[in-house]
Amino acid sequence: MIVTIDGVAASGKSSVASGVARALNIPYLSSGLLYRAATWAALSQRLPLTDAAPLLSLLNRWEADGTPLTLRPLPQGNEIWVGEQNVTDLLHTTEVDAHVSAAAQLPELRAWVDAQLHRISPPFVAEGRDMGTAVFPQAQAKFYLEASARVRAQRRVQERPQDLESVEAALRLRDERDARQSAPAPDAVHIDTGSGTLEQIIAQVLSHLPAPPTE
Ligand SMILES: Nc1ncnc2c1ncn2[C@@H]1O[C@H](COP(=O)(O)OP(=O)(O)OP(=O)(O)O)[C@@H](O)[C@H]1O
Ligand SMILES: Nc1ccn([C@@H]2O[C@H](COP(=O)(O)O)[C@@H](O)[C@H]2O)c(=O)n1
Repeated sequence: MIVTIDGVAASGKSSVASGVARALNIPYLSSGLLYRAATWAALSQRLPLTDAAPLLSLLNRWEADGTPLTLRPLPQGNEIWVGEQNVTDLLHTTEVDAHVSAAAQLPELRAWVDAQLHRISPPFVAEGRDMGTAVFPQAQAKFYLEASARVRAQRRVQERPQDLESVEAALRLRDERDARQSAPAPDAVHIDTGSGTLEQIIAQVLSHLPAPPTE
């Protein structure tokens, strides 16, 4: 089974995907983490984000050298490793937030991310922007998470102490820049995550899934 959870920035995709995946005892895949990792790689090597060629050549070189950039879909939280180095903690920074949408517009990078995800065998819950549309259109269940920019900013400032107004403005800007790949799948169930606790939203998603077969 493939379940997709797409939605706007900080709408709760990772938290909900992780909770649903744990309830189903299957992994979840964070596609955003792969875009963040590629962006971090470009920034750390001072590569342009307007041209995919140098970035793709870096990613291919790391793979050829035996230090590939890989997504580890662990149930407690996805991790990104470059060879034997865990770089996950470097990916949720204001700098990566500010540049990731530019990198995500590069079609060659989108194809690279999609290829990493397609290497993984179902079952899983996949979260991002285009999981239910471009990447796994065959998914058995699709969800689209929404919440007002204010609610999302209030939640984010509890994770990273920052000014509420500037966090809200940055979220709105990222939504705008990501709009091209973020259209909901026509068959997705829309859920406003501002209207319940995390546990209630996870239960709401689970209630739409087919019951597991009984013996
Ligand atoms: N229904 C909810 N009630 C309360 N807090 C929530 C709810 N859903 C998510 N949160 C909190 O909101 C914050 C953002 O959630 P999360 O990181 O899962 O969103 P995201 O969509 O994956 O973000 P991003 O797009 O930046 O990767 C987290 O602190 C999470 O615990
Ligand atoms: N399917 C996806 C997932 C993500 N992106 C881009 O990555 C950024 C970070 O994603 P988060 O889920 O961690 O917010 C996001 O702002 C998009 O630019 C994407 O394009 N497609």
